[in-house]
Amino acid sequence: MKNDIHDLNLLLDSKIKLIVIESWEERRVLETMAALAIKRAQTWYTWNLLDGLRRLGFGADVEASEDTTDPETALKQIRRANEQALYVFCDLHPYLESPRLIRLLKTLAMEPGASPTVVLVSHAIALPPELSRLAARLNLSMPSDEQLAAIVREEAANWTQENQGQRVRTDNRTLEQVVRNLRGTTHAEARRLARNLIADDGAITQEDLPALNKAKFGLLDMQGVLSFEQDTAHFADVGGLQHFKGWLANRQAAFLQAGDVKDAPKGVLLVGVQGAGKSLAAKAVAGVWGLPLLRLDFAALYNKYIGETEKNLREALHMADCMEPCVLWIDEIEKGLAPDGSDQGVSRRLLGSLLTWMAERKSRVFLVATSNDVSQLPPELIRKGRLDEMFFVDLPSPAVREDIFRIHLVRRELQVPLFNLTQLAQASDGFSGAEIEQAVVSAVYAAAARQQEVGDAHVLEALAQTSPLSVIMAERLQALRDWAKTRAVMAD
Ligand SMILES: Nc1ncnc2c1ncn2[C@@H]1O[C@H](COP(=O)(O)OP(=O)(O)OP(=O)(O)O)[C@@H](O)[C@H]1O
Repeated sequence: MKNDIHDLNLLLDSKIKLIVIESWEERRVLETMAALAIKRAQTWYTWNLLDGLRRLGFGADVEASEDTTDPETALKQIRRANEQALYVFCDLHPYLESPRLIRLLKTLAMEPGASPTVVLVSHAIALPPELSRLAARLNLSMPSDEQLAAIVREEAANWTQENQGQRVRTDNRTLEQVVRNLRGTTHAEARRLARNLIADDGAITQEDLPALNKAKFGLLDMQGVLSFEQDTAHFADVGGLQHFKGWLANRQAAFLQAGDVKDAPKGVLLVGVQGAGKSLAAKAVAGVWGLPLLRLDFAALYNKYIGETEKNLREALHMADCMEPCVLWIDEIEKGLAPDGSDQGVSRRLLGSLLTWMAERKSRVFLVATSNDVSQLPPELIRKGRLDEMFFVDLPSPAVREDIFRIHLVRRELQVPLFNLTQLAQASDGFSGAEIEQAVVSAVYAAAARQQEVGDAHVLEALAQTSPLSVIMAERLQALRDWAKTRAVMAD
């Protein structure tokens, strides 16, 4: 808060007459304003839709008799009074398209010398261009690690007081993780999250961390652009990809341990045919490293508020930063970044934002990008050094196909020893993992319809009825393999 007051003070000294503060924490902004007004011995007013203008400092009052709940009336009155005071408007954002209000704000903002200062406060404020040139934007500072730790300690002390002196059970390592996971939340949010962590069992343990991450993600509210993936997988769910698994295992410690963020593993690109298990592998990274998995949806990025695509991407990446350490998964990355003619400019700028974020990384976010179509991948993204490695996920070998059959039979509670996996693997040459899974599912249905136990025959029948994508898209698969030969390493 001290820094915020300092920055605001500087802004006021520089004679800026229109200040914009985007924040979800209205109360904190008002507290900051109160402290600022005291520091400057200045009168200050608040305005909101229900109360209109209210004086909250020293000095002269405006004509209290008038109803100022209408924003135009309020601004006109401020203009008339022409008092050198601070006016903090809390609910003005829905009105910022009114030409009359814009004119009034503009007039106030251009007033020279000792005149009113208007501060707009809301969670989101879109100023029309003619006003944004006259305004200064200020972001309130987020709590530091020390402040977050203090908040957790205070909440623990409160719990102890409410529970006859019983102490909160925890350990230093978990506390450090909690503080790290609280980064990016506001003071009030951090306090609420900390209280909830302790409330159920008087303890802060490793088991609390997933719930904390989820609750924090809910607070950050990305409205569909970024989603929190609940079901992360484990390597036990993924057949094959031995090389990729080994690569990850070797880097787990380097990613999670303290040290310079710049040296931590950055991310990988997984390229392969549809259904080869790329998505599954992305989920497994998070599952195995025990980190939250965030999924960035480029389609939603484009759809939400036309014209704000880049801002949405920057916000989503910032949010991923706030969720560190985490895995950020961008599925079918080529779809979001490939110029398709109509919006070349946007996709170029998106790529620029993504590359900048990757180059200037400030947080432990491991990027897993997946792609089916390498011809659409922008060359800048796959240039050496951007990502740690590119893996090609080919169709599974016979041994891996056996593994995949095993995984999916077990998942459906079928008795693996009753199946001849070698024969099934032979019969599924050219099948992807997804197609193998589909054959197992079809076999289960076919057997149920005939009131039989599921056996090899049902699976073989399902396989015989399927034309695998590798046959239908043989040329594309070959092109993908040729591409991967020189640029990527084999995931298996
Ligand atoms: N290697 C594998 N081991 C186990 N199951 C697999 C494997 N590959 C695919 N599957 C099964 O197929 C499903 C679909 O695969 P997944 O979505 O991971 O493929 P993908 O390569 O991401 O495909 P797409 O490009 O179509 O998104 C998985 O949920 C999983 O059940």
